[in-house]
Amino acid sequence: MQPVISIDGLTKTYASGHQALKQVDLEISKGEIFALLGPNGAGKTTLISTICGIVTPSTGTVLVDGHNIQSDYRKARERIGLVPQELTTDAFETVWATVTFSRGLFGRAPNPAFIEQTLRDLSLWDKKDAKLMTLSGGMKRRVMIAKALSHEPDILFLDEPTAGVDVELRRDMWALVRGLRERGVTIILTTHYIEEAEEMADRVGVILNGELILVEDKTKLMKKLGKKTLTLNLQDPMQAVPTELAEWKVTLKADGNELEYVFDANAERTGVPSLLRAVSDLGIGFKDLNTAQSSLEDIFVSLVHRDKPARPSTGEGAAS
Ligand SMILES: Nc1ncnc2c1ncn2[C@@H]1O[C@H](COP(=O)(O)OP(=O)(O)OP(=O)(O)O)[C@@H](O)[C@H]1O
Repeated sequence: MQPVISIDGLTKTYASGHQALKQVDLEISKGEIFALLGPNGAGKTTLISTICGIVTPSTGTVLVDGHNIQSDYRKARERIGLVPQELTTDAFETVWATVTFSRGLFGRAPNPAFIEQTLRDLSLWDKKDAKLMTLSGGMKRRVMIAKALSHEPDILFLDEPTAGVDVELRRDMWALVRGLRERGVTIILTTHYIEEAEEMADRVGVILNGELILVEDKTKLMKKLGKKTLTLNLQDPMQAVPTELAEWKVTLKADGNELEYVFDANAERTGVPSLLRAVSDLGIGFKDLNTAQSSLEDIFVSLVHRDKPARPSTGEGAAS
């Protein structure tokens, strides 16, 4: 499939001398949800600002639907809607006026029916005449999205869409993003909430110190790097791991009530059947057992600290 965004050899060194992007190559297909993950200061905002033509690259090119963001800025930029990290809204304007104005900035003919639909989709319709300063932070964030969508872009950038928003709004945001994707909009979001990438993305890119260290299909990534954890809920608590189980490197958890074994789910021999046999031979009774896949967060932690092994997940959900 023809990529909707092609990034080739992109670097950015700020005037301060700080190299924020190092030789980034990336292609994004039409209709995908791409999550750019990375810790604070990794270069996420610099990358999307460069793709959107707000930051000038030091080297490299960005094509948006075939248009060069530098030399063919207008054509490239009109395909893009950008929801920046900072809430920048005009306090005294009404929701309706600010969103309509944004559409006009892109030279598009007025289309009140489209603006109405956008506001309705974002549950903003009953606030259309409200002044922005009277809205809650979550509502303002929705207005930012409405503004970004007002000129009917087919690529939407969301820079930390759910930073500081409550759980309910976060879920709403996810539903909204999925709805947009169903309408064929390509979505690129930056986040350091692993949960967000795990929940929504088709592909994940991990950026660290300005370097795109990994781009992978989300499910493949989880399969490739994912460890699984087997937990046995013991009938009787144990003081110490029996020496007979040493070769599996099991650990005791929950005050000796659980025996935990971390294994590579993709290995030819996981060690699970032999461990269970050994447990049974030792007469260790267990009430229940369960396995859990490591979360994207565990994978991320193991990538960022490559020398350290992935921390097994308990399946209780990733941190946010
Ligand atoms: N205008 C600028 N001048 C100089 N350095 C900058 C500028 N903008 C960003 N940087 C630096 O470039 C690096 C990458 O910043 P960037 O904002 O792209 O990171 P980020 O991954 O988006 O971080 P966060 O998650 O905190 O938003 C940081 O070290 C930052 O201090």
